[in-house]
Amino acid sequence: MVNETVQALTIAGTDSGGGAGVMADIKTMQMRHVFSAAVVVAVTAQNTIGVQDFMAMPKKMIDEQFASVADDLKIRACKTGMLADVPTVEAVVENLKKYDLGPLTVDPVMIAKGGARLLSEDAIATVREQLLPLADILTPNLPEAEELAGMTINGRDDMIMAAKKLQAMGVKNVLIKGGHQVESKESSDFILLENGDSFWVSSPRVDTKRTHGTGDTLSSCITAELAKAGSLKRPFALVKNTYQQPLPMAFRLATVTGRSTTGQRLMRRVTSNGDGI
Ligand SMILES: Nc1ncnc2c1ncn2[C@@H]1O[C@H](COP(=O)(O)OP(=O)(O)OP(=O)(O)O)[C@@H](O)[C@H]1O
Ligand SMILES: Cc1ncc(COP(=O)(O)O)c(N)n1
Repeated sequence: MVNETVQALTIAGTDSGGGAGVMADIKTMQMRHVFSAAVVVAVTAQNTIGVQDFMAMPKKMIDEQFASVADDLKIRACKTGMLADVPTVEAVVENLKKYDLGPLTVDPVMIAKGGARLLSEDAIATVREQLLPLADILTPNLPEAEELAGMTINGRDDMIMAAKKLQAMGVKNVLIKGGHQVESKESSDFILLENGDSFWVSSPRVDTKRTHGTGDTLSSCITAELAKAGSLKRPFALVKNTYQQPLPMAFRLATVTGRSTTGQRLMRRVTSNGDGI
């Protein structure tokens, strides 16, 4: 089923619970019929409840994984996820500059939904200064957008302003995710394109706390579509259309697990929609 001629790469941390990180990325890309390679930059011990521990990979191991992938595969698009700390961000930036891995989606993972810090505080500046200028698309959630743009976000006008600030830092396209606006009846994401066009994509908020891995799923879906299409036109059209569905794309593809009825319902939905959109 997987079209092995289209290959994409995730550069991220693992999730032993299987719901987020590299695991979510590989499953999502496979659902989008794209072969997924992975450079693991950190290993976490986690489950749907939280992150119990993590360890960043040594630079040598990161470099070797990049070299192995670049020497053999034809990567058409790549994404970054959890990047742990300053040496890891710097190692990833160095390798992204060294190899041609296609357009880059940066999902600036900082704090897991369970509260664990997955990017050290001092690495935020490194991401802002060194990684953002390499990004074709940046997909922060609201707290990440606030950190990177250096402002508080309260409502839609602030989301628009933050996206413009982030674009001014060198990112071409920005998608700010609204999943954390829990008081709102809708989950609304804002997309600002390179040419200045912008649009909102909204969907009814699903009443669940089990949203582990939704952001990874969204960014790896965009990366997979970028690998196939070579431009952001199709991924964004897909995002726009699928948000009209009763459940947003992230949920339809998410590896949402859990014991709650909602989680099981979402999981069944994912399974029945396994072939994607
Ligand atoms: N409760 C919800 N109902 C509907 N859509 C949601 C909900 N929570 C998140 N989403 C959607 O899922 C996607 C991911 O958004 P979110 O803000 O949760 O990202 P995130 O915090 O980076 O995710 P994670 O860190 O868990 O991977 C967005 O498209 C968002 O609109
Ligand atoms: C390895 C890894 N990458 C990303 C996340 C963010 O996902 P969430 O905010 O849903 O915990 C995570 N928990 N673990």
